[in-house]
Amino acid sequence: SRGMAQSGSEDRGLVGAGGPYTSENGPPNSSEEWKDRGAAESRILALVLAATDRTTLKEYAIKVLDKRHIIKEKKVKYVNIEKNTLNRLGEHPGVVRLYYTFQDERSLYFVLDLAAGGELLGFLKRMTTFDEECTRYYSAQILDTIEYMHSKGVIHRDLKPENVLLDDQMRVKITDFGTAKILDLPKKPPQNGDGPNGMSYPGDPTEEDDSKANSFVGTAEYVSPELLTDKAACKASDLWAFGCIVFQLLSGRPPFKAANEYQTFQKIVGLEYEFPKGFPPVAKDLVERLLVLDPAKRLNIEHIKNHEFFDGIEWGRKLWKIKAPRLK
Ligand SMILES: O=C(O)[C@@H]1CCC(=O)N(CCc2ccc(Cl)cc2)[C@H]1c1ccccc1Cl
Repeated sequence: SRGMAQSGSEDRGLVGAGGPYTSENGPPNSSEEWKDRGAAESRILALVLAATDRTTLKEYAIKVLDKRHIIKEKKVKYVNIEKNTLNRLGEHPGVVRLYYTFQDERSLYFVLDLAAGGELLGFLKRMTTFDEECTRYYSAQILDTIEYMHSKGVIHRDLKPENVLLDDQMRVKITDFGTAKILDLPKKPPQNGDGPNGMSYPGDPTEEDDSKANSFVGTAEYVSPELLTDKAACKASDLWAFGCIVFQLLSGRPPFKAANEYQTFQKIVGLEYEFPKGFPPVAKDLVERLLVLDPAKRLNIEHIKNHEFFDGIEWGRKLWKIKAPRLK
């Protein structure tokens, strides 16, 4: 049965107004270039329908993409990346699940989890800021999900409060994987009996360093410095964005925000940000260890989970069973 159509909801994971960028159209390197760039940015609009399974009464979201539009905007590869990434991520409570895909002559259809709570950003705007307990709960679920994605060789590359949805029990559901990077899993070394099948294997000098992803840049406020300086994202790039999200939940604004994206990029590579008065000191310590220019010096997930800010959080399945704190 067809639910109410939420028309016009763009498929944010593909392109926003000023980004993300691809290798063809990376971030401009002058404020001049910004002016005539705006209109050029494309948007892939998706219609998202709510649907109900007549037999199980389970509700789904159906994302409908117009094929002509995808082709016109040269976004066919993003559609395939989103499908392949969602299929690879399979089932985790923090990832929007892809149940089925189908198509007709005009459209592609993705049957997904319905995140009835909408975007985390919406709640943050209504609340202005979250208190520490709420920030701890939502950022812990986001971190647990990042850990899962990375364990599957997936870098999201565009994490931001708009891409963190919430289900009907206010649990995190991360979405928009059209711009994710799938790191090729290390191939097994040639077993005896394997012919010279050209397989490469970990440590194989010929294997290109696929832990670095290139050609795509996320949304300005959450882009990591390594993406801006050497055009390569790595797993730690998602943890930079995570640091920006924690900062934003507690302060109501992202750490790096300027009049235009070019100036935002300058603040990022210059690490120019300030904590507002009253920012909780323990959270400040965590953010300071995440917003580190050198990705190799950024806290890794294990260290973040052990940070004092997450004292009291039980990681693993239990994290998804606790009741969401009332937003206050
Ligand atoms: O990968 C798949 O699951 C199938 C394979 C067969 C197929 O034809 N498609 C659609 C491919 C496609 C992608 C973009 C456009 Cl604009 C048109 C067709 C793929 C597809 C079907 C439904 C929904 C998404 C996709 Cl990528």
